Amino acid sequence: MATTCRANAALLTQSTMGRKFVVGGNWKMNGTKAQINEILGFLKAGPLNADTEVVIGVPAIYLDYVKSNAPANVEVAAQNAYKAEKGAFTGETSPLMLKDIGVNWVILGHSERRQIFGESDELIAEKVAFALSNGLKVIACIGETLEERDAGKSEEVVFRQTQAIANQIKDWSNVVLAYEPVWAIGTGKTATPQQAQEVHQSLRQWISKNISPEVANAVRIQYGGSVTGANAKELGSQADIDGFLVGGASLKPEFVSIVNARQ
Ligand SMILES: O=C(CO)COP(=O)(O)O
Repeated sequence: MATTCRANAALLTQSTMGRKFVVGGNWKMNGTKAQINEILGFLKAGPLNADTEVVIGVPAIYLDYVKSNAPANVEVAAQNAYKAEKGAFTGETSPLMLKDIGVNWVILGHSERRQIFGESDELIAEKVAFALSNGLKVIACIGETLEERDAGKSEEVVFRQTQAIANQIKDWSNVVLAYEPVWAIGTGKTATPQQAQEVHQSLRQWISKNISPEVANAVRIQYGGSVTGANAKELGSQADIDGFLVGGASLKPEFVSIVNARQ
């Protein structure tokens, strides 16, 4: 028994070890220059754990400003990008434009894009593929609604959303998955560490079986939904949680302690 436990622990350490912790701050449609300067102030002051990758998701209009003013240890992400280089797509942003101003990351498929703006699994998968093919790194969001969870369909939904992406891409090395149960977003209802770990683990098993064991072992899966300075440490200690995607708390100084949750 003791040997098995030790062996399991060793396996866990081995499997999590290669995956760098990655914490995203999704500002959503928040921020004025004054507020952004405050956020950049606490990010500069940190200190931010050098072993954690930090990416902030900024409203399109402020991307250039934040890119020019963010500290070097903080990466900048757009919150959306379209699946075309350029053209008659009023209001959209192209991955090439993001690259042009030095932005290397994009968040795609957030549940607010899915629910409020009606983005389908297929459109999101196409956007992921197009962003990757233009050299962007992608945080691809997945997650079930409360209705779906209550119907026992959490895994089915998450697998379906991931399958749609798998249908469009081969190389997962520049993809981070963000598991964000919709019922936990902005509600103060965090998934318990066990609930989150359960989905992350079965998603990793699904990836192993349906994509490849190598991708399953390497791909980072963030948890998102009411992550705070108070709950980040316990969530971050779960074997299959490789970081967070943080909404509300990413606008506040407590974001620093979330970044440092794995220290
Ligand atoms: O949607 C989220 C991050 O993308 C989570 O938002 P909250 O952290 O505000 O719940």
